[in-house]
Amino acid sequence: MLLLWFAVVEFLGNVPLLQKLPSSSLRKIAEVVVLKRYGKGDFVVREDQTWDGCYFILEGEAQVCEPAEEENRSEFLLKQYDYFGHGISGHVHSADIVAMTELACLVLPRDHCRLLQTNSIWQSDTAVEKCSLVERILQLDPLELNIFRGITLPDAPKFGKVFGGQFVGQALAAASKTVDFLKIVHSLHSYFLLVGDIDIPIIYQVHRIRDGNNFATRRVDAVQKGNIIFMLFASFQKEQPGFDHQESTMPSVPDPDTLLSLEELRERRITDPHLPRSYRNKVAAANFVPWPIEIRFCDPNNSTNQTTSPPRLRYWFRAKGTLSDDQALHRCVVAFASDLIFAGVSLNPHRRKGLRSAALSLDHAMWFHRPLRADDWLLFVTVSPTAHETRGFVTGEMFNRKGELVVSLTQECLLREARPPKPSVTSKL
Ligand SMILES: CCCCCC/C=C\CCCCCCCC(=O)SCCNC(=O)CCNC(=O)[C@H](O)C(C)(C)COP(=O)(O)OP(=O)(O)OC[C@H]1O[C@@H](n2cnc3c(N)ncnc32)[C@H](O)[C@@H]1OP(=O)(O)O
Repeated sequence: MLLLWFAVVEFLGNVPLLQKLPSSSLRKIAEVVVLKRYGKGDFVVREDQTWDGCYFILEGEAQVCEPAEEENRSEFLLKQYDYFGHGISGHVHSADIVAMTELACLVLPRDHCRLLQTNSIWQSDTAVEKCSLVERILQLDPLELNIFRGITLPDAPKFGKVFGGQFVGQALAAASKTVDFLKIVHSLHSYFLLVGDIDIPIIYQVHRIRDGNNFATRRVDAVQKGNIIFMLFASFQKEQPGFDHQESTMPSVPDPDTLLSLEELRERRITDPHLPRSYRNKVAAANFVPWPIEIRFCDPNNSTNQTTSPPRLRYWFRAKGTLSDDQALHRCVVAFASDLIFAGVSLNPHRRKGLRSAALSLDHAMWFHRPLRADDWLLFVTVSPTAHETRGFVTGEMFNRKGELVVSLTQECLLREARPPKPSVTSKL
């Protein structure tokens, strides 16, 4: 039977052991696995044989029969997507494995079993500590089938609570690891249900809603202390040739290399005599932790968080450092970055001296139209068409340097004027 490479990739994408691997390792595994077939009753491996590789059951069932003299001798069935053999763990088991039906296995030869080892979900060759900060933020520990753990790194952006973009990026990373690498996210919809605690891990539980020929759908629940604090739906699709048009045009803006970085802008603001002293002092006193995303605002802007400005903003952004070459990672990074300066645009016309306010992301949706690189400049053009009562609405378009529309986004956010803190109750005694 000729097994197409695409079918092998799809199959491997459903093997639980492999969901922790970077797509580059899975690509190599798909190239070197060998198909082996067995008739009913055939021995796949005898207890005294050494394993010649790692076996993945493609079709049929096999029985594991532990040696007769072993105490608590057990027999159990292995079925599609189960695996056994060399390279899975440090332990050596001796057991007969017998085909109970016609059986087909994909075998990863022993010489290639090192492909099963990895310390990062995004790449196998580089130690996690050497990766860029945003790639480390989007690093997850696979705990169980469909369950991942993410943490808030000390140097990650956080605003007294888990940053919304961290939820979107990490949840999308978890969903992506449960889909074969030929299917790439094309849309996501998410809700921020409760504020996240930066001091404890976040558990991401992925629900495999549907796997079709071309599309796959996932739901991810982010959990802390037993509560679902964030939910994401994501849809993935295989690349398919089709129609192409673009009505949106990239606005004419200065080249990012001619614009000030956030760090330079901050320095300018601290020393700019045209800005109110109170604002300059506030900027200087604020604890400035550099973000893992570089930002360059396109338009000269002297407005502050104490003055009104139009509900629109245009800026270039890119990940700091070089990212692993995995399109799934690049989309997670863009998802992460997209929540940094988005909701706040709907507050711009309402800012005034003395206003203490906050914009809190309520939901976030994205459509990825074309392949992109998050470590090259992308232009984010944002506008807030409306705000009413306590909710602001923002939309955005992202273009690459060639002017191609790569992502469209929408978000609704909670805009609240901060209430003065309640007076503390003091004892009258
Ligand atoms: C040089 C220039 C550089 C500029 C660079 C830009 C600089 C900074 C950019 C920073 C960008 C940061 C962007 C960050 C975006 C985010 O990450 S937001 C985080 C993600 N979103 C969330 O975490 C939201 C999670 N969801 C919720 O918390 C809840 O769902 C909800 C609060 C939205 C709704 O829950 P509900 O229970 O219905 O809430 P309420 O009862 O309405 O309110 C909750 C508590 O708030 C109190 N409250 C109500 N009104 C006010 C008010 N006006 N002021 C203060 N507090 C208020 C309310 O009493 C409740 O308190 P208690 O729970 O009763 O104590």
